[in-house]
Amino acid sequence: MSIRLDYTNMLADAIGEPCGISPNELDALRKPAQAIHQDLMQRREQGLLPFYDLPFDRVVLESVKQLGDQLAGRCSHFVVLGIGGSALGTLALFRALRPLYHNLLPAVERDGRPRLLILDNVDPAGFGEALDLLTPDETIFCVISKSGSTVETSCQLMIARHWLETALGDRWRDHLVVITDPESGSLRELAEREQLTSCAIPSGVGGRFSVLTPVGLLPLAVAGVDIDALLAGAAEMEERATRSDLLENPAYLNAALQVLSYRKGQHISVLMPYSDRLRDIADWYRQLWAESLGKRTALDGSRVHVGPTPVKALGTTDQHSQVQLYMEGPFDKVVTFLAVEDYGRDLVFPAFPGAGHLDYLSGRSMTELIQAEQQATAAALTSNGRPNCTLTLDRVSPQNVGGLVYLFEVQTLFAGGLFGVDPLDQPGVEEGKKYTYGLMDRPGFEDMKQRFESIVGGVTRRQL
Ligand SMILES: O=P(O)(O)OC[C@H]1O[C@H](O)[C@H](O)[C@@H](O)[C@@H]1O
Repeated sequence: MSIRLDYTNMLADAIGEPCGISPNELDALRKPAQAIHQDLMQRREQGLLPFYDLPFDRVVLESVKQLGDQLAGRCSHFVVLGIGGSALGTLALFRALRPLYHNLLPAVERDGRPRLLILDNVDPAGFGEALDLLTPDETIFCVISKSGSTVETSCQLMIARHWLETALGDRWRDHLVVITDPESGSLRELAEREQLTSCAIPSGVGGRFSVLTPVGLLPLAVAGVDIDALLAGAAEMEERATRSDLLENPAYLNAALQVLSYRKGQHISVLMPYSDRLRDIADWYRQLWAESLGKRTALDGSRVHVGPTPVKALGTTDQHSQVQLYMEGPFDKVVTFLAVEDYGRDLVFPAFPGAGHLDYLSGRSMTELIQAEQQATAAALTSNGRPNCTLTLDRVSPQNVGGLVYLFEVQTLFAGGLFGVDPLDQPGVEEGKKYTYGLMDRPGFEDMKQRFESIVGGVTRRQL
């Protein structure tokens, strides 16, 4: 595994005042960092943070691999039904670790693996059109929900089960796999009652920290991702991400830089991979960062309303869309680049006779160009006083991606400590869910319907 963090351009040396971080500011965080570290390690020892130990669970790994191979042999399409933490990690890692056009390749070039679809919305057009393309006999649905009660996933399940049963009768059960809490929740009850194939999400691992459980591992194994190597990379990162000294630990250091930057007014945190494969890592990271750190109330009970706003960008694409704003707009952003040394292949620019203005490119390669653009953008941001740092992967390999995921998860926990908030809850998403229940006439939520009506009806609607 090779992941390194270059944070030169976060420091006052490189970008000056007012955004640059001074060595003293970083040094001042070392002591609080020790306390947060000890707290995390203590909670890990007590079994309260089981995600730390996921990369070492050989039993789960072996059983998932076995089940993955078996399921892969029984379908041409493996379809994940889930949302948020039950979908985004799988999407990100599938894109990173299989050929970008896996689903368009003929079976032999997919190593005989099924196509993988991840349906994470209840847009009737999107869901309906996907079903139109599928054949019940050749499809296996994998329903993933930690709570077992998420309304979007439940509704997808209702439709999928009916669709299967209509075509296959009692055999619908062979085409449905469940991943949920080991004991509680209605999805677990359903799996037991109908004797469906199922996997467990270890209790204590929250959805957005669950990609290295069967939530991500099973679909990825079915699609042919080397999950051994993925977990090996995460295990390797565990050593670096549990070092006690802030300056020795890339997860703690990156969190500290982000938090110091936030305190200086950079409330927007952009993650900008220069890699199509890593594009959706930024989507997964958005949930991790947003739900974990965006909080009204601190651990001491005070109202804080904190949280960096994570933004996803893609290099070079967004240089031609967003970078104008990052360069000259408000001083409210910190950019983290994800750079890649070896893209696994390269394309050399051939000569173009008669086009003299392109001569300087002839003989150079696409890797050189994308890397030059990343470095040029970082340098330009730096010269404009904009904080930025770069995480460089030598390759987009399962080891590196496993390491990156682990790094970001620990970084998020540690940032929660620095912000003084609980990074493991998400109370703010509940209110909207309750209004939805009210509007959908779920028993017990009648008052929410009334409250919704008083909010909506309490003011004159203005529409054009
Ligand atoms: O896995 P599930 O229980 O279905 O949850 C799916 C998602 O739903 C919620 O709204 C939470 O805010 C997310 O953190 C979670 O990942």
